[in-house]
Amino acid sequence: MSFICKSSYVLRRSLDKVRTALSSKRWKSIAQTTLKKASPSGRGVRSRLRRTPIDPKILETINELEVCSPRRRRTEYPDQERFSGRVFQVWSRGGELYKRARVPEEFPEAILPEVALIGRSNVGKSCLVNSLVGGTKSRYLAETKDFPGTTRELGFYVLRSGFLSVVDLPGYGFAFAEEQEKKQWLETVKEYLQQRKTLKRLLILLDARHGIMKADRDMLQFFKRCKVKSQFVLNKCDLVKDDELARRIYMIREEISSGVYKRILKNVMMTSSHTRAGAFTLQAELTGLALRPSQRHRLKLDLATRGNVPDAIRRALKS
Ligand SMILES: Nc1nc2c(ncn2[C@@H]2O[C@H](COP(=O)(O)OP(=O)(O)OP(=O)(O)O)[C@@H](O)[C@H]2O)c(=O)[nH]1
Ligand SMILES: [Mg+2]
Repeated sequence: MSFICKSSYVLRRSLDKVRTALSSKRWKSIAQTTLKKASPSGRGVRSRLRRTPIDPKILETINELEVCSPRRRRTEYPDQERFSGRVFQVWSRGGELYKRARVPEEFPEAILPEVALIGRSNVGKSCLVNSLVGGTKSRYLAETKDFPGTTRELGFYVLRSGFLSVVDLPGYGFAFAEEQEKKQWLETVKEYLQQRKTLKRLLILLDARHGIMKADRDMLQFFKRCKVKSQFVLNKCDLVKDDELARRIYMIREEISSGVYKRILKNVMMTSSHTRAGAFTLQAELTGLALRPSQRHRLKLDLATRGNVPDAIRRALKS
């Protein structure tokens, strides 16, 4: 069974690479036909996507953000002037990992507001954490690999500004790991989502090439039971064309509007962790969840007499 899963994964990856490499029209149509045959849900979704209209406003945003461009961005904050100083105050100094947790007993005390990233294994959660928390120097804090099942523990990161915390979660769906271990990390993730009082937003990462897949739909049923507000983030946008991305976003928005999901925001974010495009816009979106300076000051005073506070959080609040 595991051999079959592994081979089908390798086959899908190879086909993805072939599709990217082949750009001539003739080869492209051959590759797409092969892909359609290989993908289990391929045909219906692809033809639906082709029939989906392109919203010019969505297309304009995509082009403004340059998320579909495969070129790496030179500047970290290209659209700096468009955003308030508050985004810089919260994010620009980056953050650090202060705790890993394999089981709920290891969760750190809930102190700062948290934003968690979830999604299928290999969708790029840890890469996006690095884009968000790496600061202007783009430090690589979370381990990333082209291997589903890299992150097996919850990683808690605190921003050096002391306003917000970011949590990298292990993925769901297919991963190279023992069934028992996968089951255990999924249980820990579910426990975290249900009990964490300081969790303010759940970012559900989707691969821009595939959109919402079966594994995501299964998890979305579970998210309905959680109280937290969620938001879709289409990652790996550098691997798709702008018109395909515009259609994909339109489709997802339609699905959200149909009311099948609960507490999911209609605003679908777009990123490419490779080029860092869209990361700043996402930071700006999340800044509203961070502590206000007065709340931060009060928290700093409260924590002065409390034990059990991780050093990194104490340091961040002192700064
Ligand atoms: N082209 C492209 N590749 C990406 C992007 N984001 C991540 N990747 C690649 O996708 C692979 C998986 O990235 P990770 O960040 O480790 O994925 P993950 O979701 O954390 O995976 P798990 O920890 O296994 O759940 C790596 O090889 C990354 O280089 C992106 O925006 N564009
Ligand atoms: Mg990871």
